[in-house]
Order: sequence, then structure tokens, then C-alpha cells
Amino acid sequence: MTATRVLVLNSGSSSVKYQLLDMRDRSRLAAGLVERIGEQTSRLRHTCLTTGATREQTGPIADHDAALKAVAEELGRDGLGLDSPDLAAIGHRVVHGGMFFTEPTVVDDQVLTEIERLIPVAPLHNPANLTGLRTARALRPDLPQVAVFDTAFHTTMPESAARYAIDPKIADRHRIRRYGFHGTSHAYVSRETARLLGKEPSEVNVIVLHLGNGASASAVRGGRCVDTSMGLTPLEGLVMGTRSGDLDPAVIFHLARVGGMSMDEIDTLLNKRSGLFGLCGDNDMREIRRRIDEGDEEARLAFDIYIHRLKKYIGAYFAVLGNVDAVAFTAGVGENAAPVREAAITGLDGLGMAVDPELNAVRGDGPRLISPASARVAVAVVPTDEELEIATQTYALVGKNN
Ligand SMILES: Nc1ncnc2c1ncn2[C@@H]1O[C@H](COP(=O)(O)OP(=O)(O)O)[C@@H](O)[C@H]1O
Ligand SMILES: CC(=O)OP(=O)(O)O
Ligand SMILES: [Mg+2]
Repeated sequence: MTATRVLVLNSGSSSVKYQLLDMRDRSRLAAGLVERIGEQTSRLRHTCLTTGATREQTGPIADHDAALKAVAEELGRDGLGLDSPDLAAIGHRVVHGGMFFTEPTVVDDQVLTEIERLIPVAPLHNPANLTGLRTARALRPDLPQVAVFDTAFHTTMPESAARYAIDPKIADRHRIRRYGFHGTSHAYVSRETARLLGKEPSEVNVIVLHLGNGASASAVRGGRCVDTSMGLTPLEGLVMGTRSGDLDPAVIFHLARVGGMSMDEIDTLLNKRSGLFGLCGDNDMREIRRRIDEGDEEARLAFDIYIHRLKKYIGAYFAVLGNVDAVAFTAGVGENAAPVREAAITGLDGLGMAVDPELNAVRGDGPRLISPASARVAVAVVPTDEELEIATQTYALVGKNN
């Protein structure tokens, strides 16, 4: 292949993260972020890594279409525009691939239709992913657009973990099952954790804790996912920035029947106004820690609920795996919030897990161990890189097809 560059687009509900990589040495040429799409205060931050130039623009960016066009313009200003003959493909994060997509897929009209059909089970994410795909296709119709699905890594889950305990006929009719998300991150981090231990992925059992704004845990046996905390949608499981995670489904009936709320209102409550934000009014762990340091009881309780849930999943996945070689913390909270890591592991000596406070306090960019040498289970911080993983999968697929 003569063209060796891949542009990766990671479109979230109100943001787009992007990276342009040269796959000959997997180096980053440009990277950036568009935030608060749809608001008056949108912001685009762009860095050209070949020149070190950084630019920022603020002001309304109405939707993901406008966001992507602004990104294309910024890349063009550095001579890295979408018209470049060096561009081999564009790789897109697509959150929900249902049962249909188990591998990275070159996007055509049929693939777009299928991603669209999955909107009801990923209402915050799939519409943004679709806009990204459509806009990128319009800008470069000749270029392969590759969708890399969050759900793909979890398709190895056994039926015992993937099924809910409801009538299978009803479940199958409505395609209700546990799909799991953040799979690109769980795959990458579980592999990097094996590497940190000097082992092959097939030789280790890892619990991956992806703690970002959305958060999920997974149990990975020998490189294959056997359970994960998110389900039909990214609402199940851990306490998140704005999502409740697990609750008794009867809470929903109660809110509707007794609370008089509509289904849409309950959906918004649980997805956008719950989790840390719902508990204490802040969803950023830095702010929550600051408030705790000032003696704020509401922030303290929110933190404790977050940690309690996390601990339960660590214990559950220990039981699912039978034995565990490593627990890996990743994503914004997992990589940066030492107090979260310490609180989640404290008291788990019975499972062979401990955190060394000094190692835990060290800040760094790369994968690192934070458990004492004597611990039976390695506890590690393993930075995720969804963009690199998407670029790698995209380039491999395009190379195979050429
Ligand atoms: N230095 C830090 N200390 C504690 N928490 C942090 C720090 N930096 C980021 N975070 C947390 O990480 C979150 C964002 O994580 P990220 O993985 O980027 O999320 P997403 O991809 O879902 O937007 C923030 O909301 C914040 O809670
Ligand atoms: C699936 C999901 O929750 O994604 P994010 O963390 O990017 O919101
Ligand atoms: Mg994320």
C-alpha cells in the first residue's frame, strides 16, 4: 500500500475525538477534540504533532456534520487535509454493532442501514457515529470508511453471561441480550496488561476497569471476553459520570406509576442526570475529590457509592474467572484518579489484591504496576488508546482488501 495514513474519528454524543496516524511507525501526525457540539460554547482544540502547532477555536458548532468539516479544515491548514493521497482509510468508532458486526467492517449503504437500525439501543452514541460516517463518506467517497464496533470484543461472551433471565422468545424477537461496550478499549488494555506482565494474552486472566465518563468492567480469560458490566445499552453496570448503572428494574415502574414520569423522562433521568452527577451535582472526579477534601458530605457519599459498585464487580469477576493475574485501571478516572484505585482495591487482600501507596501516587504516561511485589494479583494502570487500536484494525482490514 502506498497510502499509509489513517484518520480515526471517535464521535461521542456531544464530542468528536480524532487522530491522524502514519501506520508505518504508528506515529501520530495530528490529534484533537471538538467538545460541547450543539451548544453556543463549542470548542475545537487541534494539535499538529509534526510541527507542534496548537490551535483552538470557540463558538457554536451546530452538529457532528459541522464538527467534522471544521476538523477537516484544521487538518488542511497543516497540509494534512482529507484530500491527501497519503490517506489510506478513515476508521470510525461505532458504539453499537448488535449481533451483526463481530469484526471491523468496510462501510457501505447496507452497513449504514444496520447501524441506523441499532439507534434505539444506543441513542446517545449511534446517531453521532452515523453522522460521522456519512460526512466522511461525502468528503472522500473514494476512500474506505471502516467501522470498528465497541460491541465486537464482547461477542465471545458465553450465553450464560450474555442472556438476561427473561423468556428467550421475547428476548430474541427484540434482540434483547447483553452486548457490552468499550470493547476496543477492553481488548487493547487486556493485551497491554499481558505485555506489562511479560506474558502472551492467551496466558493471562485480566479484570479491566474502564473508568471514563462512561464506565465498564470486563473479565478477560486468555484474551477473550467472558463477561462485561454493560448490557443491552451502555446504561447497565458501574456508577458512571451521568448514568446510574445497575438498579432494580422495578425502580422504572415505580417512577412511572407512582412518580408520574414518562418513559422519555425516566430515560433522560437514568442516562443523563444520574450517576455521580445525579448524586452530587458533579460528574468530574477531580471536582468530587476537591469537594471531599473540603469536607463535603454529598460528594463523599457519591464517591463511596461509586467505589462500592466497583468493588462488587471486581469480586464478581474474580469469581467468574476463578483466578486472576491482573486488575487493570484505565480511561480518564482509572488512569488519573489514584484515590479511586486505592479505595477500590483496599480490603481485597483476601483476593490477593493490594495497592502500594507510593507506586499508586506516581504519575506517568505508560503502563505501570501499582501493587506491591509480594501481591498475588498484579494491579496496574494501563492507559487506553482507542484511537490507535481503531487505526490498527482499520489499516489491517484495508491492507487485506487491497
Ligand atoms: N486528573 C484527573 N483526576 C481525576 N479524574 C480525572 C482526571 N482527568 C480526567 N478525569 C476524569 O476522567 C473523565 C473523562 O474520562 P474519559 O476517559 O476521557 O471519558 P470519555 O471518553 O467517556 O469522555 C472526567 O470526567 C473525569 O472524571
Ligand atoms: C459506550 C460508552 O459508554 O461510551 P462513552 O464512555 O464514550 O460514553
Ligand atoms: Mg471514552
